Amino acid sequence: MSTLLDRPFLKMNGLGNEILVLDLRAGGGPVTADEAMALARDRDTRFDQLMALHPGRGGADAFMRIYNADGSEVSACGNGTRCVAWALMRESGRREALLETAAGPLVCSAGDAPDQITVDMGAPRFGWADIPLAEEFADTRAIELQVGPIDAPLIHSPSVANVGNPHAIFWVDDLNVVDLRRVGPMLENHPIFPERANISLAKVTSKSALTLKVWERGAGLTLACGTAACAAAVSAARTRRTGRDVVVTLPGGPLRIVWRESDDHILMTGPATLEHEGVIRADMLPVAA
Ligand SMILES: N[C@H](CCC[C@H](N)C(=O)O)C(=O)O
Repeated sequence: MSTLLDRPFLKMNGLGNEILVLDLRAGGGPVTADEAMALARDRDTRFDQLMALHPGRGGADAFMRIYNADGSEVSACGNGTRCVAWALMRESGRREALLETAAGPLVCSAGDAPDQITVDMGAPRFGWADIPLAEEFADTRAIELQVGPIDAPLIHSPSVANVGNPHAIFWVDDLNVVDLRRVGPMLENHPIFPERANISLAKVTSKSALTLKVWERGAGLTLACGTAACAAAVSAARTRRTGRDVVVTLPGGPLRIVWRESDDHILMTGPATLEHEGVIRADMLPVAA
């Protein structure tokens, strides 16, 4: 029998990025890949990412493990973190929350508007091995990625960043210059990304604004991706395309990203929306093998 049975969950979203918050602080877990994939498909619990909450350590409100819809476990999810922070603040009545993850601590605080949450996503990393990028490509100056016979202008020379997870940002003048549904999986699984990567098309619209379309590792096209917004914002600032305080507009809506000068931390601010609550039922879980 699954240890997830009867555990409470919140079905939420962050700008339409489907999030399932599963509370395992009273027990249960870890979530298996099969359980994650089954819950991702269920009508009541369907998600792009599952945020599993385990008992916190060292003053943290919870230790958080993150799973994509394909069952892969990952180390960061910006939209999901805002949703978890909203839930923890609703529970505690406090205006801040501290989460522990495999990628380190996440300090969360209530924003000015009721549903706005700010998360300190930490500092980005840009080194070849930090992303990570495969050694055999290390002699490539600009990473010119050819993804086979695409009929649109070749996508090349992406900006790459790790913001707790790997991202490749491709700068375009038109977000529809290529079909991301077709090219996204080719790039996600390109051998240059030994841990795969989240793939974004980014268009600079002013010195303080970007628009973004994202093919997410392990989840596909989503309405929003918080970590992609962070990766695009720091890459835009680093390449002098914008300043360090930008609004990143995704298909699901806007996020404000500030790349703080004093410590290089990325502050992401955006909404968290509760859709419904429930408990895990046996029919949502994979039939025991
Ligand atoms: N697909 C991402 C995880 C979720 C990122 C996204 N949902 C976000 O809001 O940051 C990855 O595999 O690294």
